[in-house]
Amino acid sequence: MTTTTLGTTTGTVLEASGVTMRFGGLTAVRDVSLTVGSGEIVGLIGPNGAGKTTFFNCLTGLYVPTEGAVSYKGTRLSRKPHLVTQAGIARTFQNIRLFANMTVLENVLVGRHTRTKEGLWSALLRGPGFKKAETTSEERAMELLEFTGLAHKRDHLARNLPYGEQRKLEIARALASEPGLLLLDEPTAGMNPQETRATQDLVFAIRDRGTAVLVIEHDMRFIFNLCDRVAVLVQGQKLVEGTPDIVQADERVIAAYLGTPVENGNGNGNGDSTAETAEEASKTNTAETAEAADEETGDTP
Ligand SMILES: Nc1ncnc2c1ncn2[C@@H]1O[C@H](COP(=O)(O)OP(=O)(O)OP(=O)(O)O)[C@@H](O)[C@H]1O
Repeated sequence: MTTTTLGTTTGTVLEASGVTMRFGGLTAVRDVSLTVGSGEIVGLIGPNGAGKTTFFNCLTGLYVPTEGAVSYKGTRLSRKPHLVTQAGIARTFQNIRLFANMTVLENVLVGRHTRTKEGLWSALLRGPGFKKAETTSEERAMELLEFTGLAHKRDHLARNLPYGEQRKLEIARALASEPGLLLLDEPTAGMNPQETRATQDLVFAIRDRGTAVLVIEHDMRFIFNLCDRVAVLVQGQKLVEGTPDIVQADERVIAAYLGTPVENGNGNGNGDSTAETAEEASKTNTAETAEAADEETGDTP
């Protein structure tokens, strides 16, 4: 494993410095620096195409950044995804990527392969070595299924789970590698308000177990309720970073991302704002977003 020791930063789990990713003439991510501390939940938001997933891919070795460096707990990361997972970073994807014809339990067991002597292929082929390791791993996998509320579905095929449970299973599988940092790419996409609320509780519980979280999400209520810090990417660059209060009140963020489209007023943070001014956007967005969300969840302000 190719690693370079950087200065150890106490409490810092992830440190990305000056990450730039170019695809030919397109700069998808430009000079983005971000840290995630131990025990933190950090949000990454921004309009469609802002570079959020590309940035995740640079952190996890799927892309080799054109410039910049990424370190995990003070050690520069390898550029190979499985070594990044082994180092302690796990992720879920925007589009669910489960082993559809394997059971719920088997999916989680496969997620443990970086923590067992058996390799991925042995896990997939269920050879004798894997069966032995499985005995130990199964206990841990079942504990994760209990934790995510899927224990009763252990023998169901992944493809037969309802959508919200498939998302939970992805998280359980990611946790099986015992990460110190979990990257979640739009974990509530397609969820109803109850499922979104449950996901929020699950992420808090993951943090409480000692895993820091970096999460991409378009659901602003979810992000601002959940995160200790939020970074905003616009056109590949970090526009603002701060507490949810600071980010929500920032006029540049409102104008570039949070502003509510005048014509439908849904304030969904899709970056298609046509609000005339940041001030107008601020008024409409704050009021209407909170109202709409409360209607959905039945909350009282
Ligand atoms: N492999 C690639 N080759 C070329 N261009 C790419 C590649 N991956 C991403 N891009 C481009 O980089 C830009 C950023 O895309 P990215 O998917 O990172 O944005 P995003 O903020 O995650 O968007 P969304 O919220 O819609 O998921 C887009 O213009 C996209 O087309």
